[in-house]
Amino acid sequence: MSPRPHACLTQYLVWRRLQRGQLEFLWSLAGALGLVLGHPFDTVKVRLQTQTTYRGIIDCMVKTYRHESLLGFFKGMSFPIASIAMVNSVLFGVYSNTLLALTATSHQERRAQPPSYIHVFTAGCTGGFVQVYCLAPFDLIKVRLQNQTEPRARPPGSPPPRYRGPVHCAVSIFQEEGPRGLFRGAWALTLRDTPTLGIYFVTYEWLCRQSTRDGQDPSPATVLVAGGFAGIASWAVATPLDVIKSRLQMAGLKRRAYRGVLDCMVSSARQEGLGVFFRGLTINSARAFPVNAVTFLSYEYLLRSWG
Ligand SMILES: C[N+](C)(C)CCCC[C@H](N)C(=O)O
Repeated sequence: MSPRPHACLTQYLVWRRLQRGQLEFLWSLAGALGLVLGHPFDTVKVRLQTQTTYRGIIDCMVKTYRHESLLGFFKGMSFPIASIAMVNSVLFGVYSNTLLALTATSHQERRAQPPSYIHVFTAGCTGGFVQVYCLAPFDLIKVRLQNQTEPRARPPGSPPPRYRGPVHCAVSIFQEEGPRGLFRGAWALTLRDTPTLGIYFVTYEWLCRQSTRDGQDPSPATVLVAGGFAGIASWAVATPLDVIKSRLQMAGLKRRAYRGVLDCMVSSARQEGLGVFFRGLTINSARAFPVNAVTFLSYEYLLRSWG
């Protein structure tokens, strides 16, 4: 006996959902993998920006490897991995919904009626502004752990690192500085991310439109390349405030605290010259391309599969 038609339909729908679920799962896995592979670059960047003991990228890599082995490059990685899905869904969700409010078109309709770059920029800035408040505590803990240069296997008698892990770090900051302590550097992060996420989405849209025929979806290769360059372009503009943000996040640990964003800018530039604002740019660009290529590919695929 053949199954009733509606049973077939149900089975088919369940099957389709499963397939979609697998796709979504695969893409989040790809995003997480990108983040894992990019993390060593991020650690070198953070160290170059906040510590003055390194002569450059190679010197930092060699010293990190010698003192801490390969594991040293992966310090502080667990919270970013655990939070990336949430942070990105806030960013892309607010972006997409702001565009919807501004242009009254859904993601699908936007191919036929592309939004203006002003609208894309405004939606990007809005997404950037909102995601900062999810990102700030996770980013602070990441930076604090990345800067712990103590090796895993310590020689007996040497002092233990200040934080034993991400949870211990979060709890210690909370106890020592209160809930506001977890948002140290958040203002610099807001200044860094609000305009640069506008630039991020504008670059992505512009590059996609350059190589896609009107009304069509961009090809996966286009999405990857446009996403990668959007990452590099936005990080290039974000680097000066990224340096300041990381320094302010670390300042809570040192005797010498800055009075604010401006004070940190002025004293960093006075002591180390204007070059300080571009610390970590090269290594960060190498990380930004693959990480953001995968991010945009998953964004496009998830939106298409959700319809
Ligand atoms: C706007 N700004 C340049 C700061 C970040 C843009 C890319 C964000 C991405 N999650 C990444 O980690 O690369």
